[in-house]
Amino acid sequence: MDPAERAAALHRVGDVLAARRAELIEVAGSEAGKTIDQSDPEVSEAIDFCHHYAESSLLLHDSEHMVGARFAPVDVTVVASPWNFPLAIPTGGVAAALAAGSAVILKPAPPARRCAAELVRTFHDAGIPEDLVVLAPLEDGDVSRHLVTHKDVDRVVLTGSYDTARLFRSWKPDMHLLGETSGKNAIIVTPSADPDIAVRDAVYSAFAHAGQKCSASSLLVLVSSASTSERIARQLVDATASLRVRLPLSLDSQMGPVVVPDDEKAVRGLTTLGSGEHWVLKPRYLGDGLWTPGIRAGVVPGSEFHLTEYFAPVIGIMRVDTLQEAIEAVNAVDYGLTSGLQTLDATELAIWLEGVQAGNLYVNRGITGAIVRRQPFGGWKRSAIGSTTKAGGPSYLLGLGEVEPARGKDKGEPGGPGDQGISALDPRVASLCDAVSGQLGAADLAELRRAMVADASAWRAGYGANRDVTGLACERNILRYRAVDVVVRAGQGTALADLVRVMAAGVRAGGFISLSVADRLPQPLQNALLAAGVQVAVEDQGAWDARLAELSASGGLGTRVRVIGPREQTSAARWSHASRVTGGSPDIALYTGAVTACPHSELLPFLREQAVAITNHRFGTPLDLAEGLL
Ligand SMILES: NC(=O)c1ccc[n+]([C@@H]2O[C@H](COP(=O)([O-])OP(=O)(O)OC[C@H]3O[C@@H](n4cnc5c(N)ncnc54)[C@H](O)[C@@H]3O)[C@@H](O)[C@H]2O)c1
Ligand SMILES: N[C@@H](CCC=O)C(=O)O
Repeated sequence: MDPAERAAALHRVGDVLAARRAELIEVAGSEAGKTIDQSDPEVSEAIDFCHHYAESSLLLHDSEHMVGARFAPVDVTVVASPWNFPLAIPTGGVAAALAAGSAVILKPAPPARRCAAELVRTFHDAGIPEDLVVLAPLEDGDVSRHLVTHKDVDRVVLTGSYDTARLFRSWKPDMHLLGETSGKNAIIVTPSADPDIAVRDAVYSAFAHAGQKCSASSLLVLVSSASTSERIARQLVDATASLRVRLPLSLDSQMGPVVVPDDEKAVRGLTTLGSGEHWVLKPRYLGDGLWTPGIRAGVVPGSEFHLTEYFAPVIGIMRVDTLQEAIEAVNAVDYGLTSGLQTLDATELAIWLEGVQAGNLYVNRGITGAIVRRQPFGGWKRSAIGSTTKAGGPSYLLGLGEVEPARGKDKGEPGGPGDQGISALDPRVASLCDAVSGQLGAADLAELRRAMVADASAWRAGYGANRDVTGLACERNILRYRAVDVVVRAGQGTALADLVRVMAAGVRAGGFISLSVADRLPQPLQNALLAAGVQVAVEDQGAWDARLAELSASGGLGTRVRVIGPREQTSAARWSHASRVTGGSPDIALYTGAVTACPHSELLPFLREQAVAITNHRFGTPLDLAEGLL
């Protein structure tokens, strides 16, 4: 299929899913315990994924978007999907891989196999050839292991727990794994919050789908007088205790079953208190996997409940004195998926927006239910594995193939498009180019300038701006990019132009960069890098490998490493060497792709995506709490 046919076929899949909404809701309810209010939006999300990735796929083949690069698809992608979103997540993974030009094997979680079979049938009925999407309804055992580690599988898209990601990488350290993983998410309520709204949002975020969402809130952090408010306490208990807990067959059910009833962690969360904790509402087992929702109070920083994802209908209350303490408690968790704030105070909002570490932020609303494109979804730290970008966002497809240089003969010529805008470059970036301009050939110099101009334009249009692509009046939905610290390694024989191109992207992004080079740098470049705040070390391969191994052992979560080398060396060779050195640590994201002028593939290693959704009204009256902040 060519790109246009593929996009059209994916749009058709979206349409067929829409026509089958009722059947899909039935299967998700009967097989995977989803109540109708939960599976209905899931079908919508699945449909949205198809249309969104169909459109995104066209950009991969647009030379203005991919400046100086071409997107090379891989042959085979395995999508290992979870049971808790048995419709949207497998559809999203399969649609994305197809959009990126790969064939797909869908390996669903065993409790959601029938849902997956319905989805695969839908892809085929919409005209996707049967050998492009194949169902592998396997148990989690040797055959699954054989599949995900198979040498002919180029990418594994795992949506599941962090432990599963670590297990997969322990089997195959150089697995190209794009992991969307666990969360332990909190809502902070300050004394400036509206108590009614705070309670409504906390209860829905904690107990919808019986707490079995990676986005669910299982911690409520009450600040200062919010922690002694009788009104908040009473409403929280009332709203939780009155939830209707029934199997999805009952159409009025608000909370369905715990889908894996013998899950040891879930049962512990529902039954076992930590030191100093007590039940405000003790969960009761009703049979058929149904548990009444639980509230425990007295959760203290550093305790098991504070730090563990239980995936069950239970929320813990933590009391703190200040917003700063609350943010520290939220950030102390290894994960960073969703996070919520309830406040009507703009100063508090500013402090929280600056300090909280999570991929999806929500203000004065629930913290679940991200909508494709409006709230691209994905976390920080141990909530995301590999060089993955947000699902349903503008850049997700890039990780599902390789980005290679496309140096055409009409490209990179002096006086060509690369010279436009060169005078308007960030001075730190321009100084890098000036430092080496005398040492580069004409083609390399022109390509470097083209890259820098493309970065600047992409920065203005997206990466450096707070984008709200849906533009709703009632809700601000901003996708912003936060600079992240990165270690860059330029192996022996790296072309000077390539090194400067990568550093230009990094300097533009603005985070701290530690650069390891095998070959000593020309002094003017060294000076320009130091002036831009880059730390430079000259290290032979052995010293670099030792540093990389230490980085992976030191437990920094979500550490980013960009590795480049001579042009004749493949990305695969760099990937396989670096993954061996790190032992496949899921806590390190390696970027080993070829160096190109493309701003998207070069800027993204230096940036973390963050989606911020803020309720922008109060009872229908516009209220822009984030005015001047975002
Ligand atoms: N970040 C996200 O977008 C997101 C979305 C949904 C769920 N999750 C996370 O997923 C977890 C719950 O879902 P789950 O229980 O299905 O996750 P899981 O990690 O147990 O399973 C995920 C996938 O990996 C497969 N798998 C697990 N163990 C395997 C093994 N030994 N061999 C082969 N395959 C194996 C499963 O069959 C499934 O396809 C939670 O931690 C939740 O936070 C994350
Ligand atoms: N994307 C979903 C969560 C998926 C994880 O379980 C949400 O935003 O609630």
